[in-house]
Amino acid sequence: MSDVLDEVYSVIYDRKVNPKEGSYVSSIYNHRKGLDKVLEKIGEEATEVIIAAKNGKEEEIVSECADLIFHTMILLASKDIPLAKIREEFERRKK
Ligand SMILES: N=c1c2ncn([C@@H]3O[C@H](COP(=O)(O)OP(=O)(O)OP(=O)(O)O)[C@@H](O)[C@H]3O)c2ncn1[C@@H]1O[C@H](COP(=O)(O)O)[C@@H](O)[C@H]1O
Repeated sequence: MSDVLDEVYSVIYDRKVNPKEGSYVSSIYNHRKGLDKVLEKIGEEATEVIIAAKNGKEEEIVSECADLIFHTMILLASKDIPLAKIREEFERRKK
């Protein structure tokens, strides 16, 4: 059964293989910095999660965590790693 994360991942992957005008995801994939652009975004978003956790309200923490997960999915798609691999990893870690 697919959920919203699968749906968003699927759009992200499509933006990688079929770049779209005006698309944020395509702009990351086609950035002159290459892979470094998404790595930079992940670093920024992780910092924003930390700041939100220290000072923010629940809504802000949720929003920053969503940004971090979104950019992590862009990284996974860039490496052709399906979201299912992450699910499998969590299954494997279950005690
Ligand atoms: N879930 C998201 C999503 N979350 C966050 N963002 C974008 O990620 C960026 C977050 O970066 P920042 O918070 O640093 O804000 P910013 O200053 O605008 O970013 P930069 O200019 O520094 O890159 C913002 O531009 C947000 O709009 C997202 N953009 C797209 N999606 C999903 O991805 C799909 C494809 O989007 P497009 O590629 O734009 O068609 C959409 O249908 C959505 O489902």
